[in-house]
Amino acid sequence: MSGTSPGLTPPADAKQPARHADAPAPGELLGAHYDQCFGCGGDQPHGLHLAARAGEGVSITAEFTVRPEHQGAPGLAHGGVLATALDETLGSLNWLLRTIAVTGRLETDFVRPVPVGTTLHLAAEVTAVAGRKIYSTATGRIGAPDGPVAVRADALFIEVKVDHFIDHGREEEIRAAMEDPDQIRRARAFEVNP
Ligand SMILES: CCCCCCCCCCCCCC(=O)SCCNC(=O)CCNC(=O)[C@H](O)C(C)(C)COP(=O)(O)OP(=O)(O)OC[C@H]1O[C@@H](n2cnc3c(N)ncnc32)[C@H](O)[C@@H]1OP(=O)(O)O
Repeated sequence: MSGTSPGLTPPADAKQPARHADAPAPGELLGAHYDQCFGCGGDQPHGLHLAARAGEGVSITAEFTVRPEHQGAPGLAHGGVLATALDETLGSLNWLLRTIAVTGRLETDFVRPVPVGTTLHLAAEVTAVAGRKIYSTATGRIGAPDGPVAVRADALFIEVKVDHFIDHGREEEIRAAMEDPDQIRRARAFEVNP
């Protein structure tokens, strides 16, 4: 059972999500939005190295392979790591909307244990948008896109201004990201429309 909390139910006047005209084409890998991101960053040795790909409409698929450093119980993925994989996949959807947004609420069902070595196949879509509120849902399946469901989540992302990161982030990382000469990477670190 998921998506039952009132905070995750779109209001009656919510709209269908609109894919941005400049969104990556279906099938295109998004790449890391920030190289130090725990979810997707390639330079983050402790991270998940999750790889997300644009789907049709406002949808994403992603893969993440559970490594020994992701364990909670012996040989099994930690639930918080699985929630991170869901959060990262859901967060990637906002790039297709070209909206800067952060997770306000993430409600997760853990349906099956996920052993180390498993590749989790994630699929997520935005279901509705109401003002600054973006409603989305995701599943993670074991071993294949049509494998057994291991985790599910429903989420509410809240649109923010870029100032959110400037005001709250640590200065040294903000400055380093701002100075990245790659305009797209710099923009995506803060989820800004380049
Ligand atoms: C890789 C692909 C491409 C790029 C993708 C990169 C992916 C990046 C992935 C990154 C990693 C993954 C992502 C991450 O990990 S993002 C990091 C984790 N999240 C955060 O750090 C967010 C911390 N929270 C805040 O900063 C504030 O609370 C926010 C900004 C969220 C809202 O404070 P703000 O003062 O601005 O707004 P408001 O309080 O007036 O609320 C506005 C509306 O929202 C409703 N509301 C608010 N909260 C909740 C709630 N919990 N349940 C239900 N509803 C909630 C609220 O009732 C109101 O509704 P209404 O009265 O208007 O109807």
